[in-house]
Amino acid sequence: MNGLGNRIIVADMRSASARMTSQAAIALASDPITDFDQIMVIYPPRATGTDYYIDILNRDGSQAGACGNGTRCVVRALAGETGKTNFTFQTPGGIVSAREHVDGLISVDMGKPEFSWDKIPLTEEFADTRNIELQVGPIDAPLLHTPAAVSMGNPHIVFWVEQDVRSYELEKFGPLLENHPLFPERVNVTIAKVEDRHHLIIRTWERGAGLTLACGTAACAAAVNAARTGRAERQVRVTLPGGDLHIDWRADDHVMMTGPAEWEFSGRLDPETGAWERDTDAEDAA
Ligand SMILES: N[C@@H](CCC[C@H](N)C(=O)O)C(=O)O
Repeated sequence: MNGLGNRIIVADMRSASARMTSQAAIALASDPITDFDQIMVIYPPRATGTDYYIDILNRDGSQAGACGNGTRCVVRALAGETGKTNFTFQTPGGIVSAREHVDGLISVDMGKPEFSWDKIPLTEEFADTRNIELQVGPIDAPLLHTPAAVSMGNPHIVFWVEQDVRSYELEKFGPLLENHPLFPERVNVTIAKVEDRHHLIIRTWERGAGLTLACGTAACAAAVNAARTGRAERQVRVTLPGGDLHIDWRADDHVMMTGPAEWEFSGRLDPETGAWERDTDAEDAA
């Protein structure tokens, strides 16, 4: 499936005896047909009041606490199967609820942002995570500097820029920042331009996945940090390379993300080896 152009595998393992392994994920990611940004693995529920347990694996086999675009894809798949429109999932990062609207768009309650340095987490104490000491480029003329940091169930930093976000070589400095010692669990790296108080434009280098067409949690991270630094309102449109998301940081502190999700094709896989066979009636899934 895809959520605004990023590549998502939704793996239905509700009746499987095996579990999706990191090795299987890495094998799938190395096949050009099944190459992906994240795998969302659906398991039977583990907590009362939840529909399913959803595990989230990046293309490098690492686990993520949250994935906004992948969650919309899971909702699209399950809504098509069951006719239900409301879901509550347990994920590695916590409980997530989501709803499919009549127009086909899907809203996900991404929970509350966490701004304290030890929860993001950072390895150094920062009283104020709106401007952490970090920069890219020469000390006296940095290209990027003092990003805001937040956890949206996964760690993010957001650099504010004035120029077109496409003009920055994110593929060069993204991996260096992702693995910087300030981030014990690595980090997702976003550059964000404030177009106006209702519109942000972003590009993201994702932890464990690299450059992406869309990162939902990064859109939330940019939106909450734009609001808490006075750059934008709490309801914004966020333009990513793959399209637009709408983010609403509600008065109850929950961040709502709304956007599309689409089918690509379906097939069968061996979760232990990652061996893959595409359905011949592949378009049936849609
Ligand atoms: N694509 C996602 C975020 C996926 C997880 C991220 N790479 C991480 O490891 O934190 C999204 O849409 O939110």
